[in-house]
Amino acid sequence: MTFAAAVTDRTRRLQTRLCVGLDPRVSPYRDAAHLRAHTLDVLEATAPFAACVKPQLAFFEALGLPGFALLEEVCAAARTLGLPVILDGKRGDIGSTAEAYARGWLTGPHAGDALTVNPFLGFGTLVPFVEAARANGGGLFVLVKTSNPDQGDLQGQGVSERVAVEVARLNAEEEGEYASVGAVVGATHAQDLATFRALMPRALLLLPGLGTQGAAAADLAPAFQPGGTGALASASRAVQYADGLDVAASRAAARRLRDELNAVMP
Ligand SMILES: O=c1ccn([C@@H]2O[C@H](COP(=O)(O)O)[C@@H](O)[C@H]2O)c(=O)[nH]1
Repeated sequence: MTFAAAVTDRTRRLQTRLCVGLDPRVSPYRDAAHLRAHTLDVLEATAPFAACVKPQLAFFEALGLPGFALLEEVCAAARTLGLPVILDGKRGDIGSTAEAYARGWLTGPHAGDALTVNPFLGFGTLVPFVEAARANGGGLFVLVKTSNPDQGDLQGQGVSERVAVEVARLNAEEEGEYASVGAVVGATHAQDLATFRALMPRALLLLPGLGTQGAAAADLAPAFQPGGTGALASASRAVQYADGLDVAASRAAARRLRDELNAVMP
């Protein structure tokens, strides 16, 4: 089953559109073993309420080799729990380097089921990622409109809309309910969600910014298709560190966010 089909199937079966972000910071932990155990505990405790999990590569890379080992463990544990994995790496480069990124993150030893990619170098540089995703049943999330307040410096002036049109063009080359190329649209842009939903009807939308960045589940309904599929609302700190390192609080936060999203589904 492709990533898009698997995550949509899980959404329907478990009635959840929540993506749990894993961004393990160094500071709250006694040592690397503590960080590892807490990260895996949060994953397991929140899995019943999650449609997918999104490790942020920056936090794993920052740990060096133990970080890569932990990432492999996270991916393996997620697979055991039936959770599709989105690696948030925002990769993008000239074609030959993009090929290496695509090989590494979509097919290599640390591969996820999907990867976030950056289109800043031009649409042609997305091709190696698209080919790797299609060949392996993987998924991509192209940065269309990011959640941060200063995204408009470069993403304004219709740029996000142009990227969205390219995502839709790529999706038209594929069959299936949702295609392999999705889009990142910040949950913080509630007023724009309907526009991007309409521009990319067959793209899965990844909506980061739920919780700590100020986005509320109640405002996200326009990102979803009728029936409540087609988007994944993502929260990292608000789940992982809902109350310090209390794993029960992480579980409760994931359950609450799942329920808040379900309450507003079209
Ligand atoms: O537009 C974007 C794209 C990605 N992110 C990433 O999501 C999480 C958000 O963390 P929170 O703790 O839920 O704020 C983080 O890994 C970002 O790199 C994003 O925030 N916005």
